[in-house]
Amino acid sequence: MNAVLQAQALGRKYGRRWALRECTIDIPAGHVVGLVGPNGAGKTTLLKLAGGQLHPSAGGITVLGDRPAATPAQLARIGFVAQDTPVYPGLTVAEHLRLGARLNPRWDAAAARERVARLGLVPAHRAGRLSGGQRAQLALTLGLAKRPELLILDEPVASLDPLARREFLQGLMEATVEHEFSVVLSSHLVSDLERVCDFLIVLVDSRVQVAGEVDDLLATHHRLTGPRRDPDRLPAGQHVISARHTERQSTFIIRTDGPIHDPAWTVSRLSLEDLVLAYMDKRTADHRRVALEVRR
Ligand SMILES: Nc1ncnc2c1ncn2[C@@H]1O[C@H](COP(=O)(O)OP(=O)(O)OP(=O)(O)O)[C@@H](O)[C@H]1O
Repeated sequence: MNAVLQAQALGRKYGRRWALRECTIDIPAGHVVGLVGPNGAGKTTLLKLAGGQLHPSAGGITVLGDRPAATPAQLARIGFVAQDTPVYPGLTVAEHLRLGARLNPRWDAAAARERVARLGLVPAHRAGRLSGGQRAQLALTLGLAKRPELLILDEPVASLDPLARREFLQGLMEATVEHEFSVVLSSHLVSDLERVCDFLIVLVDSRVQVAGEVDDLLATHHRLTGPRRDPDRLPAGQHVISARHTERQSTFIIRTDGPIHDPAWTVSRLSLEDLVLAYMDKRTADHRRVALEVRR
């Protein structure tokens, strides 16, 4: 299957500070990709590089087989809904739909009208008078009606209430099944992503910590609980992502492709949230280790 997004040692600096570095990923078509990480991790930077709003400071990126925003034809294949729900405050809902129709060759006018009606948005209302959540829904409607091959959504559900959030994600899932497009969406909330994503990228401190299909990630990551043990004594193929110890007990989250034979361990499956938190924890632990080494 073709890649929707490929990045090779991709990096972006603001001034002297790297917002994203050494990012190498390969996302096959047909996935709903969740990009998760804490504030300032570099999620928006990666999405803007994919959308062509930013240029790389290092490495390269292709989207749908071409440089982002290389041609008008390529722009038409990508929908991008930015974090600050870009709508025109002075234009009405209906005017937004007319503008969408004029600017996008594959515009699905019927779907846009139907979605606006279902959401209870009044066509004659100006976008500036809508609530934050309604503006987000309007921006999302424009993104969906463009009928892109790849829809990029930066924090799409952040301003929605829990019910609207669930409905939006449900609607997004249905649209991907019906129209077979790929989605990359960012969020802080793993619980949202857990519902809809089948591919996950964890970004912390401007670096990709892990990326892959959710099923593969969940099949290769395990929690081991047992008598206290030094992580260096685990077999070579078991990579420790995070470790917690009490006086007598150790709990490790490990990544391994092989079976776990050691009878000392109780092995349990992880939820996606456990997995994400383990990688965030790993990063914090790495920082602590570096700080200690520097101080020595
Ligand atoms: N225009 C800019 N000028 C300077 N620094 C920037 C700019 N945009 C982002 N940064 C910095 O780059 C880093 C990554 O920011 P980015 O917005 O990509 O993170 P994020 O993961 O999307 O965060 P959030 O979840 O808070 O939206 C941060 O340290 C941020 O301060």
